[in-house]
Amino acid sequence: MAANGTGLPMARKPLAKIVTDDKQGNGMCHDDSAKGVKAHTIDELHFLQKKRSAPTTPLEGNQGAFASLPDDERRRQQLQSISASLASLTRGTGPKVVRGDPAAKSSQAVEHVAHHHHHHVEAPAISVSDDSSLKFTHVLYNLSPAELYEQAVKYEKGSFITSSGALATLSGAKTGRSPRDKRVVMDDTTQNELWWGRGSPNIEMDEHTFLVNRERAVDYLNSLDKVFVNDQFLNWDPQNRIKVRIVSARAYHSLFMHNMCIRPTDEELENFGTPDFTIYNAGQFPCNRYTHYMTSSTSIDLNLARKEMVILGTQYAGEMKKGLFSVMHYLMPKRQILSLHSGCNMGIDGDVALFFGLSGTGKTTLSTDHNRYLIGDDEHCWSDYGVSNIEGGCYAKCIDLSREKEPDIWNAIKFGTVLENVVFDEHIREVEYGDKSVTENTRAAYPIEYIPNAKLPCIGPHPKNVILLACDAFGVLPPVSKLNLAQTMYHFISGYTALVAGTEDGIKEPTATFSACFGAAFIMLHPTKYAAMLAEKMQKHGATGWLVNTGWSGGSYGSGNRIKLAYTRKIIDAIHSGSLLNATYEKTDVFGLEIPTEIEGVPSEILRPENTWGDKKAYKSTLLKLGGLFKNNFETFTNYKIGKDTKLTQEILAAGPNF
Ligand SMILES: Nc1ncnc2c1ncn2[C@@H]1O[C@H](COP(=O)(O)OP(=O)(O)OP(=O)(O)O)[C@@H](O)[C@H]1O
Ligand SMILES: O=C([O-])CC(=O)C(=O)O
Ligand SMILES: [Ca+2]
Ligand SMILES: [Mn+2]
Repeated sequence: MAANGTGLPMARKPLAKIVTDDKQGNGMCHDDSAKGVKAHTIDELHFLQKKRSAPTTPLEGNQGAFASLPDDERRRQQLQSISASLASLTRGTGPKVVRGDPAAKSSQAVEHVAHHHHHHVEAPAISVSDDSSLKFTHVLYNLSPAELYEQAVKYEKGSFITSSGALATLSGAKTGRSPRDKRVVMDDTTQNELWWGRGSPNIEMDEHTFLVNRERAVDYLNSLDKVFVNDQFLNWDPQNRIKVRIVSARAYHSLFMHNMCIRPTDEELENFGTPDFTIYNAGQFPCNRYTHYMTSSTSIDLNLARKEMVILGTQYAGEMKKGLFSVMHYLMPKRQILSLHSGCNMGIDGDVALFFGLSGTGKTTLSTDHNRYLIGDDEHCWSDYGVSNIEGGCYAKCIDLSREKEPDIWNAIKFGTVLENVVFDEHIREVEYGDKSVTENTRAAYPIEYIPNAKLPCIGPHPKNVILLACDAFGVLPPVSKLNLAQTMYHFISGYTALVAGTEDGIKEPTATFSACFGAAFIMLHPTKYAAMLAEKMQKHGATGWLVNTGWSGGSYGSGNRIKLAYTRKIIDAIHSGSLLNATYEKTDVFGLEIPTEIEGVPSEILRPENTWGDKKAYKSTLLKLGGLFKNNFETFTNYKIGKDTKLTQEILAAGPNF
C-alpha cells in the first residue's frame, strides 16, 4: 500500500486549487474548498470512487488450504488453482491467468502498484512455440451483482436493466434444458452404480470423448480475453456442504450462479481451497458433431470421477443448476441422505412440508407462501437431522406472473435478479409477463433472501407433510387426495404430470409425462433407491402424503379450466394446519384415492372431479385413459424390489389404479 492510505502513488502534488474570492471573512459561507481531491487525472479520480475491500476477519487460526497465508500468497495460490482448473490435459499446464477486467486498464495498473508486484501466475517454463502460453486470460473472480450487471450490459447483447432493477438477459437459441444431449461418463465404477438404459437420464459416453469435449471447452475459454469464475457452495447442511467452481464466459452465467448457489462469506472464500466439483461452461461454443456420441451441437457432459462437467452448445443457465443437482443425486445417497426435486417450507410452529412435482406444477409458487418460512423452492436434502436446501436462490417461472397472485415472487424481481427471456417495453423497460414471444419458459433467478420470510440458514426439521403436485391437464385427478404410504410411493415413482402439447394450432390433446421421483432427468441411481429412502424416512418420522392436482377441473384442457391458484392455496393451507387430516373422506373409483368432502374456502363441488364435468361419459373414459397410462408406465418397475421388505413392494404395486 502507498503511504497515503488511498492506494495511490504519492509522487505528484494534488491539482492546483482554483482561487476564488475569499469569503471567509464575511461569515456567510463556511470553507469547503480546503481539501482538494487527491487526484491528478480523471482516472485517478475514478479510482478514488471505488473503496478497496479488505478481508474483514483475521486469517490466523483458520483451517483450510489457504489458512494463515499472507494476502499476496493467498491470491497467488488462488490464481494458480484457477489456472490449474483451466489446464489443458495434453499440455499439462494451465494458462497464465491474471485477476481483473482486461478493459479496466487503469485499475489493473493500480493493482500492480498496490501490491508491489505482478500477481499473475507465471506458468512453469513452457516452450514459447506454444502460443497459448504467450497469452493471459483475465479472471473475473466472484464479481458482485453490480459488477456483473456492468459486464453484461457492456458486452452481452440482449442484456438490459428493467424498470424494477432486474437484469433482463437472453439465453440464446436454447430456452430450456436439453436432456437428450446430456451424457454421463461410464467407467468401471459408474457402470455398476448408476441407472443406465431405458428410462434413465444417464446416456453413456466414454472418458476419452469427455476429454475431447473438455479440451474443446477449455480451449474456447482460454481463447477469450476474460472468463468468469464463481467459487460457491451447495447444501446448507454444514456437514454435507459441497464446494463448486463455475468457469463461464458470460456475466449472465456468473450472476445466475451467484444467485442460485450459496454465496460464501469473504472469510469462507479466503479458505475455499480446491473445489469438489467444477463446471466448464462454454455454452456459446458448439460441440463437434463428428465427435463420437454427439447427436447435435449441444453436449452437457458429466464426469463423476473427474468431478467435472462440461457444457457446449447451450447457454441456458438451468443446465448448470440442474447439472449440479444430478451430482448431488449421486453424492448424497452415498451418505444415506435423500436428494429431492422439491420445494420446502415451514410453518411458525416448525411443521415442514415438501412439495414434489415436475416442472410447472407449482413447487416454487406454492412453497413461496407469505404465511410460512421458505426453506427452498426446488432442490433439497433429507438427512437424519432434517431437511436442508441445496441452493442459495430460487428459479421461478414468470409467464403470466401477477403482483396480486404471487406478490413475493413479484417483489423479488429487483436489482440483482436475473430475468431470462422476458419481453419488456423498449422505453420504460417494464416487463410484459404475458408475452411469450421469446419462450413460455421465462424465468427469474434471485437469491433466496429476496423472499422476505426466507428461513436462513435454509434448514428445517423432519417433514410432516409430503405433497405431490401434478398438473393434470386431463382434469380427472381430484384437487386433493390423502395418500397412504404405498400410494405415496406409487405416485412418487410414477412422477406424473400432463403438459399441453402446443397452443398455436388450436386445442391439442394433453400429453401425460411420467418422470420417476418427479425428476427422472436428474436422478443418477435407479428410482427405487430414492423411493425406498423416502418410504423409510416418511415412516420413521410419521409424514403424511398428499396428491394435489394444480391442473384442470371441469374437463380436460380446452373445455375445463385450470384450478384457481387461490383454491389450491386454501387446500395447501388445510394440509399445513392439520385440519385436512381429520376431514371426512370418500374413496374414488379407478385410482382409489381418498378425497375430502369439505375444505374451508374451497367450493365443495370441485373436490369430486366427476361433479365438475358436464359430460359424465367423457369424464369416465378420460379417467380410464389416464389410469391406463399410469399402468403402462409402471410396468417397468414391477420387477424391482423397493426397500428391504417385499411387503412394501407388493403394497406399492397394488396402490395404483385398479379397474
Ligand atoms: N392452481 C395452481 N397451482 C399452482 N400453480 C398454478 C396454479 N394455477 C396456475 N399456476 C401457475 O403455474 C405455474 C407453476 O410454476 P412453478 O414455477 O411453481 O413450477 P415449479 O414446480 O417450481 O417448476 P420448476 O421445477 O420448473 O421450477 C406458475 O406460473 C403459477 O402461476
Ligand atoms: O431446470 C430448469 O430448467 C428449471 C427447473 O427447475 C426444472 O425444469 O425442473
Ligand atoms: Ca421452480
Ligand atoms: Mn425444478
